[in-house]
Amino acid sequence: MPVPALPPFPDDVPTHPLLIIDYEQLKAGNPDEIDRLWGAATGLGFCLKNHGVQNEVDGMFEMGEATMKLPMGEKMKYEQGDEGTSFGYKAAGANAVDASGTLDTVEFINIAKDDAFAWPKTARRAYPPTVNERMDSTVVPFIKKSTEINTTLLNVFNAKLGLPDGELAKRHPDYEFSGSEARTIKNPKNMPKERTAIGAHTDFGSLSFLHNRLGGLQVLPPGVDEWQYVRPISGHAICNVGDALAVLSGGILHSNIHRVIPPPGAQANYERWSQVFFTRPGDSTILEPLSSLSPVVAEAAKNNTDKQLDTGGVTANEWFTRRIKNQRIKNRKGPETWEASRGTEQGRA
Ligand SMILES: O=C(O)CCC(=O)C(=O)O
Ligand SMILES: [Fe+2]
Repeated sequence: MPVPALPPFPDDVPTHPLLIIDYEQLKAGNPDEIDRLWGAATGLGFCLKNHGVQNEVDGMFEMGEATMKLPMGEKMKYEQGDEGTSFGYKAAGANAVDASGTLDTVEFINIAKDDAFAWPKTARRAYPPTVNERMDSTVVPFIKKSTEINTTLLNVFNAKLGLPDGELAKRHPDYEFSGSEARTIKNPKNMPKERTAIGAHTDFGSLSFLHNRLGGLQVLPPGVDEWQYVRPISGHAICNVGDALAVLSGGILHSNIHRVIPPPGAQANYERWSQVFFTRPGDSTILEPLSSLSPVVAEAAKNNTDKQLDTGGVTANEWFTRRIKNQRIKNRKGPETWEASRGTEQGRA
């Protein structure tokens, strides 16, 4: 399916620059590119070019369109539920976007990495036929390639953090269930300008690999009090460090606070589609700094005054379940439910 012609991202809105990293150079082990990645990952943030997943991303958008066009009754058969499981369909308005319980406006379909790797067997749950029909051609290749890219990035971070070889990868094994998933998101066109689509948050896991066609993603960098747009660049993926990696690294890597609002300018007249792959640690991984494995991490953890990095030693699965569950509007009792959904962004947004 051809990519639709869309109005350009406007020039008159505040934007946050990301460093462009060449994935082919990283894979080839180019030391300069590895240093640039490390500078960006511990600084402004980065996006990847030459990632080789664009065809699969376009295919995922096509899957998303076919899925969201299904009758609501059909989509609700695959709903994620209120118990803190993320996989499946999430209807618009099922989550809060803030402490006062304002409803979100996006619908999305989450597909577990465990199901893609087990396909044609089921590991975690069933999906709509629009997903199953595209598992072989699109979903499985998208998830496999995205996993490989995130593993390459994790291995670079592993070395730069002074960890013994493979320690981060070991915490993201293919044989253990995890919260890793693909997400295809739709925000309707012509939404009121200020209507938040996805509330301010940090990502829950280790790394997010995000593909945007239109603007609307905003970040709140440390020390800045105005939200900044991230300008989408065709064929480039935006990469986000999540809470799990922030904790494991003793705060050397930090998770960015971000949110989604309707696209700026003339782009607001179009549906906003985004595609993400979230790499999250294996369910049993304890979320605490890897201080015993690296003096670099130990030193950073010792000097880090950010209380939010102290998870109390919960597992990745506990962390993830708590955050998902308390976002659900059906579980809301009051502002405290939103507070209970927070991760390392607590107190920062
Ligand atoms: O749609 C986007 O650009 C970002 C989505 C996002 O932040 C998320 O799903 O965690
Ligand atoms: Fe996010």
